Amino acid sequence: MPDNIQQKIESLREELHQHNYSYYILDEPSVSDFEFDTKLKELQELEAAHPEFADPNSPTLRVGGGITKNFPTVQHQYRMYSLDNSYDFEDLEDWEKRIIKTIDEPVEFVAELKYDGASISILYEDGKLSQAVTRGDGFQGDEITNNVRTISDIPLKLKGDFPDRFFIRGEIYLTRKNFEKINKSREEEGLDLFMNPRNTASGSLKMQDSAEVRKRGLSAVLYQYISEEFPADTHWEILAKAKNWGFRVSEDQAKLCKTLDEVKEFITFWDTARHKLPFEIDGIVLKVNSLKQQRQLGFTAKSPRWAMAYKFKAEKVETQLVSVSYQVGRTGAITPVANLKPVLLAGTTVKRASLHNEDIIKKLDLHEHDFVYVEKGGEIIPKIVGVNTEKRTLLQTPIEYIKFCPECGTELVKIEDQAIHFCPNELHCPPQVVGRMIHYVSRKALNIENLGGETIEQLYREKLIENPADFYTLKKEQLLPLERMAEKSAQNILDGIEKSKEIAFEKVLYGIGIKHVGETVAKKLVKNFATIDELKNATLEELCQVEDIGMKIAVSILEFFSNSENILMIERLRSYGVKLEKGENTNEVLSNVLEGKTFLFTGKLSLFTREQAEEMVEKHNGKNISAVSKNLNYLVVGEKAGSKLKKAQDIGTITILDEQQFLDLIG
Ligand SMILES: NC(=O)c1ccc[n+]([C@@H]2O[C@H](COP(=O)([O-])OP(=O)(O)OC[C@H]3O[C@@H](n4cnc5c(N)ncnc54)[C@H](O)[C@@H]3O)[C@@H](O)[C@H]2O)c1
Ligand SMILES: [Zn+2]
Repeated sequence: MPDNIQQKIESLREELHQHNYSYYILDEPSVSDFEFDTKLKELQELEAAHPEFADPNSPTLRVGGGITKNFPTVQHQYRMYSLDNSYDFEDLEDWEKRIIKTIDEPVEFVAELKYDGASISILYEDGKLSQAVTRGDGFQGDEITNNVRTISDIPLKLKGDFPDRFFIRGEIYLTRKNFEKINKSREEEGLDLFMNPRNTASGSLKMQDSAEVRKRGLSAVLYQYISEEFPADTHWEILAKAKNWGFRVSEDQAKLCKTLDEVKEFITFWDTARHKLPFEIDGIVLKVNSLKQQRQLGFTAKSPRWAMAYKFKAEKVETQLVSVSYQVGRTGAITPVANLKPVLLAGTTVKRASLHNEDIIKKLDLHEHDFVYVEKGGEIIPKIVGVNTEKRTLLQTPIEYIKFCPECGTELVKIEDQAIHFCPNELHCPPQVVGRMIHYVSRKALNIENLGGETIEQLYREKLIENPADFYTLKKEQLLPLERMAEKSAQNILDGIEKSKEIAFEKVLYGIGIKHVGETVAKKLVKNFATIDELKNATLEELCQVEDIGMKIAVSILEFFSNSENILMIERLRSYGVKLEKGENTNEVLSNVLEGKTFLFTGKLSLFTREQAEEMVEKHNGKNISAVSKNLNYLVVGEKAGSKLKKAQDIGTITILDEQQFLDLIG
């Protein structure tokens, strides 16, 4: 039934396009790599058997990535290919046979680690980094030079006898340690956690602010040289040269193999040793060493014939479910966790796995004491991917999701169109109480340094603090008996608390943790309500009149102020001298010259920082907006302005200024 086959092919293509989009553009994969590759292979086989349904846009023929609108698009001078995949030694033997058919002489292979990050192509001219571009769709990519410059593994200037002009390609990745660090600080700020280092690295590269990119702590390794001419005849020798020019190259953990058996040894070694690396790899890459042979072999539509990726399978083991426990997060969100009989998986002993939410438990049809399959895929936390129902007995009952908060006993609520349950007892549920205090001291709120989550938890356990106002009554004698607390650190904490009395009202407003009142909303509120009392007395209508404040936020503000415990906390904060009104200088309007005008800054600014620029706009009564549209009056451009500038020019009604012209405008 050819009709059905055509439908099957088309639906596979559609599905794979969708996965590519999630993976490369959103940096949030929707399925595991293995699942993706299996479907891709299925499509490949169907297409091979039915050439009549060929399509040049099929995911089997195209590199999956794309380009974004946030950076200038750059054409690759040399196309960036993907790699062919294999999952077992048999595939490798077939590959070698295909090579030998074309090449009638001994073939050497370079075996390298397959770094799990995002690929980059960097142009060096006269020994200087001149441009860096993502792989994109292989033909063109995003120009992210400024972001790449922040990565310390990538030299800005070369040494030795480097060629005048060449491209070097490599992988930008995140070490496990830095990935965990980022997630830890996101957790403290109450942000969603990132899934895995790969997608975080790739997402980081696409951030607009290079200073933020620098903070992510990305790493890089280079593995391919491309130019008109080559400084040596083999890949192996070129890597050694590149190392001398100052690059961090893949050679450091690579091996030159004379036979496929040596390749297999290398693979077997790294299949277990990889778990001890400080970063993640998802396989091994094999390359034919001789450049002459590489040229003879050439490329398929999507990948070089002279290279092959050997991908490690996500390890999967069977173990037994002991129980399900439920964790209450700092925002009140409930996460079910499976407690497992300890089992060795990917180099570590696994005792727990996340179950995410009730829907997942239902989908697995998980029963008490089931035997389950656990997998460690791209994500750091292992997950249950299936149940061995053959081992299930009639006595086992399905897991029943809890109805009450395990921390405080309050009945849980499930917000519509969200899969997650919440404990609504914000003010007295212990993890939420602690979460609120951690939020209060966080950098973007009251910024009380030296007072970390652990200390706050200890203080709470000792019943010394219960809400942010209690910080201001802490005494040194109360701090000193805490674990790991020395005289000096206690004093630092007290100094930090004292200093927080200087923090501007808008940050305090953000810090007291009114639901849905983030940093930006807090700023807007302070602009319209100069004191906390004005805000407290505002009506629903008055709140809704404020720009960007909708019903949801307004209601949440009213609810907050209708609670007497919150009012008491505010009165106490006031009595300790915390700023609850707009300061004189900070938001003072200097002039009205920009009144009614909207501004946006783009490119690398050199006369002032973006923050300072936006502050100047506000002080002269102008307004900052975040995107180029017809509503924009002025676009102020720094060095290397990209797509925003182009878009503004296309619109035609936007006045474009450089930094000095902007300063002239405000006098
Ligand atoms: N889960 C999903 O939804 C989803 C979607 C799309 C793609 N994917 C995954 O991505 C893979 C396809 O992605 P791809 O096209 O980037 O291929 P790939 O990641 O399998 O291999 C190509 C890439 O490997 C990288 N690489 C790392 N170390 C290297 C080295 N030493 N030498 C050369 N290259 C090295 C390069 O960036 C190169 O572009 C799929 O096989 C799949 O596993 C998953
Ligand atoms: Zn609770």
